[in-house]
Amino acid sequence: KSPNEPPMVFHWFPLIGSTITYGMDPPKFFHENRKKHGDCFTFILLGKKTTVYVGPEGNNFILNGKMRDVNAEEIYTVLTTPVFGKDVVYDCPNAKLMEQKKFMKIALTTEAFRSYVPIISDEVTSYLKRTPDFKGQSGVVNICPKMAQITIFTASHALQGREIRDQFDEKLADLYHDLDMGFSPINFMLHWAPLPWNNRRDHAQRTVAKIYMDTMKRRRARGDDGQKDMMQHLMNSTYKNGTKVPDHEIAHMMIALLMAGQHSSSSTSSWIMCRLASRPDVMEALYQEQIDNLGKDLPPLKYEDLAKLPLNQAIVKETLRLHAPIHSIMRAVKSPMPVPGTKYVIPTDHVLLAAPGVSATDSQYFPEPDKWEPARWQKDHPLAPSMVRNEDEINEEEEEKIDYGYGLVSKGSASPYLPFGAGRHRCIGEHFANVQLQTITAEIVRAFKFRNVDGSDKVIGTDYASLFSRPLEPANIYWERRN
Ligand code: HEM
Ligand SMILES: N#Cc1ccc(COc2ccc(/C=C/c3ccc(C(F)(F)[C@](O)(Cn4cnnn4)c4ccc(F)cc4F)nc3)cc2)cc1
Repeated sequence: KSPNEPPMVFHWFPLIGSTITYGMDPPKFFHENRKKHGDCFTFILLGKKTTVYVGPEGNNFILNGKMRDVNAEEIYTVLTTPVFGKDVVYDCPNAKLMEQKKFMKIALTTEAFRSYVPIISDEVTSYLKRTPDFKGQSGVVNICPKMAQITIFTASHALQGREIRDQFDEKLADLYHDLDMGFSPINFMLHWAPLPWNNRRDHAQRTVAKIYMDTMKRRRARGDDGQKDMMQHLMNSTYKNGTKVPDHEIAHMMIALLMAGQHSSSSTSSWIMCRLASRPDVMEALYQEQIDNLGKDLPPLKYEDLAKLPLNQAIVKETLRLHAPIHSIMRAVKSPMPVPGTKYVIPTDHVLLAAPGVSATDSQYFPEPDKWEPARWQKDHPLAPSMVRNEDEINEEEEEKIDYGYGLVSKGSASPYLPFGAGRHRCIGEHFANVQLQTITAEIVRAFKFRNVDGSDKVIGTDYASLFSRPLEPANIYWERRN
């Protein structure tokens, strides 16, 4: 133990350490140990000394860490590269990832979102028509698999284009499932193991990548670049060193985007539905908001309509405050890191763990933090976030911005609310996710009234065992068709 390491969480066994207590309920683990040791403490995760540093200062220390001090790819590559494929995201130098994020972001334009809203609306309404679980006037449904279906169709159609979506249809489900099996925290440790699911994952990765590469060959042969979809943009992208993006890298980035879009949105949309069932009053207020702002005949949703529905937007914001899909952000320590204002120096054999969800549920910033109250994001609401420095800071409008090579991003250095991360590795899918989730929510509100099966305002527990925290299953909801 180096002289000035942060306090160590007590544990009985060397290798297991606190893995189980943390893994079962990370927010509880963070909260309890923050009370005991303060914002910065170390625990053993699968034999690795893992230093947690929470609160706005901790978020800033880790997410805005310098490249010589912190490193993401060393930790994540074992998990992501077998699923996405080689030479992309965490299987390449960070400078290359920054260029790849620039390419991906170019395709995620407002113009593209304008076309996505009707696509997402149609996918939702046609799914609700054809799925047997929503037949009749009312019933009970386990909502998570339904939201996974809705998000895979909307994410693949919008992010990948109709041509890819249609090719995948039947095969997508199985291939996607096999890819998905590889995307689990167990693979942080056992990625190398020739386990049956890892072989299926590798076969699925190769098959899906081939479908993308064959599609690119066909498009070049036809000389058609009419699609203007993500793949087209990537095919027309060139690295700063002058080389065009190779086809296998394009295919692998497409898989990465599909996985990102799918897991984050599937988990978040499931939480939105569970929360709406616990608050039928909010679901009615959403319906009324659409009538008040879009007209009582509720015309087909368009992109511009989303900005006219502030409560609908606040649903996503408040759900991500309590249910961020990524509860732990990890970095390897590359040089000893002194913690400002303390005598601690974090050594290079530690892993850093940022947990922005801790400050997002801290009563110092959010009154009654565990209450899901979307209206708190509206001005002057009694539960509105208390001033950190100023209101806009929480909404990142006024925040200090910096460009790492893929456009200006807020440093978020003092914000207690960072569901999309901050700094160099900050999310580029925030805008797409908001369009997708707000459109799905608005369509569901038009179709149904929800409530809990037992009529209570309870909300189901969280499953932290997968990579993206999501509702424990089955999450049954009573639904009733609106006429
Ligand atoms: C509710 C939806 C989403 C949430 C909450 C979310 C959250 C995050 C977070 C916390 C990070 C930072 C990870 C880290 O610092 O280690 C991140 C990075 C990223 N996300 Fe998302 N994300 C969402 C949707 C998406 C979507 C839809 C896409 C793609 C279309 C996407 C693509 C990415 C990419 C490319 C990165 C960059 C990773 C890096 O630079 O290391 N995300 N996201
Ligand atoms: N016993 C036990 C036991 C012990 C421990 C545990 C649980 O411990 C942990 C610890 C850490 C974590 C981290 C989550 C994590 C990190 C990175 C990624 C990602 F890289 F994949 C992503 O950011 C995802 N992403 C971004 N935006 N949308 N999606 C991404 C980036 C770019 C990209 F292009 C595609 C991407 F999709 N995904 C998830 C999860 C669980 C359970 C049980």
